[in-house]
Amino acid sequence: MLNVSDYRVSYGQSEIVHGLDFTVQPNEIVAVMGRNGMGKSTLMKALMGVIPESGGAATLDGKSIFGKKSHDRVNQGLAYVPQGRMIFSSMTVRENIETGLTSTGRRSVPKDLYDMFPVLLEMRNRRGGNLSGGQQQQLAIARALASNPKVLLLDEPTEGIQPSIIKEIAQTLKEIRDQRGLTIVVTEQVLSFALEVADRILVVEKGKIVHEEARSSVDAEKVASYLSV
Ligand SMILES: Nc1ncnc2c1ncn2[C@@H]1O[C@H](COP(=O)(O)OP(=O)(O)OP(=O)(O)O)[C@@H](O)[C@H]1O
Repeated sequence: MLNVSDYRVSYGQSEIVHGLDFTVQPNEIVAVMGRNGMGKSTLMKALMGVIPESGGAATLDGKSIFGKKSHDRVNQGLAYVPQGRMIFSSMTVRENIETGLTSTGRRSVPKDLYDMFPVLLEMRNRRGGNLSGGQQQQLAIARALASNPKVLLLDEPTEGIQPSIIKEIAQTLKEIRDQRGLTIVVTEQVLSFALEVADRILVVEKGKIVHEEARSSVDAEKVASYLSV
């Protein structure tokens, strides 16, 4: 579904992602884990075309996305929930979701999105900035889903979210995967969340994959040892 090989990303002279290789299967949820500054956000931004890639290859459904602009990647089926969610705080919930519709030609929010997130229907006329962190995360996911993606990229969705809501986010992502046949790549530092949501865990350290394990056979202590400072 999503394949990257010898994938490299640099800021100027400084290479941050050093030749990653991985494949994400259709309907799979993969968690990319790693401590602060290990290159997770850089990987996600590059996959989405927000920052340029410097080498290697990336394909979605067998077609190259490498070097393409973000909107072309959206048209090919990628969607992105950035770190910090980046909700437009002065726009209403409905307007925020509508910004995700551009690639589809639709103008109004599809009912199934509100069915999936009833709280957003209830709050559709409130400003995005007035929502709680958990509600904003739902809004950011709904906005990303508005483009009908095949692959959803989420960058640290639990950041700044209350522990009691973290489990709900995991549940929501699994439901979305099951209902929409989505493929999900999520970067994360919270191991309990990754264990809850992911089928497979990759650990990134200094821009390289240093560990990879299926959820079913995961050695949680080993993964935790990579995440401890
Ligand atoms: N715009 C930038 N210009 C130069 N270096 C950057 C830039 N953004 C990030 N970096 C550097 O790239 C490295 C990886 O950062 P990145 O944000 O991808 O890490 P991360 O694993 O996502 O961490 P976090 O969990 O803090 O988001 C860090 O050393 C960081 O300082």
